[in-house]
Amino acid sequence: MTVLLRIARLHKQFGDRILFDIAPFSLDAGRAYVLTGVNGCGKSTLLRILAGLELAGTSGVEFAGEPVQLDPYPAAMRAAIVYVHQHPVMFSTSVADNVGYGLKVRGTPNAKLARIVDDAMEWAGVSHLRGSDPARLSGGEKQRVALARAKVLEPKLLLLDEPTSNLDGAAREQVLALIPQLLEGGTTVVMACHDRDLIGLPGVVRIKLRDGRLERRNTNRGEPPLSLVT
Ligand SMILES: Nc1ncnc2c1ncn2[C@@H]1O[C@H](COP(=O)(O)OP(=O)(O)OP(=O)(O)O)[C@@H](O)[C@H]1O
Repeated sequence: MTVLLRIARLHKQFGDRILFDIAPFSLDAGRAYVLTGVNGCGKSTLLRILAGLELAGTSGVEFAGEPVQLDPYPAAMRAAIVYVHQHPVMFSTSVADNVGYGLKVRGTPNAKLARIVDDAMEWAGVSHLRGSDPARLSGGEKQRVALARAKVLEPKLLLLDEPTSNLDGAAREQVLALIPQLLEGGTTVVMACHDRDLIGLPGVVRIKLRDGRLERRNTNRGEPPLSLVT
C-alpha cells in the first residue's frame, strides 16, 4: 500500500511540558485509523498539527511522495487534508451554504456545486435542514453537516476529532452509521475517539498515544499487520 504521509519525527511541547515525541510514523493511502489515548494525552493536538492548525517540531515529512515542511503549512496539504472538529464551527448563513462553502472557494461551477451539495446532504440525512440556521442545529445534526461538508471536498486525509463525543441515543447512532461509508471511499481517515463502536470498526488500524509515544495496535478482526508505525 502507498504511504500518504510519512513523518520521521514529530515533537510537541507546551512550555516545559513535552506532550509527545513521535518517531517515525506513517499513514497509508486509503487506510482507516483510530487514535486512542487517555484524556489530555494529545490526540486533538496531533490531529491539529497534521491539519496545519498548530505548529510542532517536525523533520523528515513527506506527503504524497514529496518532501515538505509543515511551517509554513503547504498549500497541497491544505487542499488535501480536512479536519472535522468535535464541535464544528458553522457560518451563520444556511446549512447548504456551509456544506458547499469549500467547493465555492475552489471555484466549482454553481450547477455542479448544487448537485454535489444535494447529494452530500442526502447522504448525511440533513436535506430537510438545507435552509436552516446552523446555530439552531443540535450537536448530532451539526456533526452530520460537518461530515457532509468534509466529504464534498474529497480529501486525501480526513481527520475526525471525537465525532461521536457528547452525542447519545439516536444522534450518536446516526453519526456512527455514516463513518463506515466514509472509510469505504478510498480516503485515509484518522479518528480520535473513545467510542468503543468506532474503535471496533472492522479493518481499522488502532493507534494509541501513550506517555508521549505512538503505539500501534493490531488491525481489528485479525487482519494482517500493517505498516502504520515503522
Ligand atoms: N495551547 C495550549 N497551551 C498549553 N497546553 C495546551 C494547549 N493546547 C492543549 N494543551 C494541553 O495539551 C494536552 C493535550 O490536549 P489535547 O486536547 O490534545 O488532548 P486529547 O488527548 O485530545 O484529550 P481529550 O481526549 O480529553 O479530548 C492537554 O493537557 C491540554 O491541556
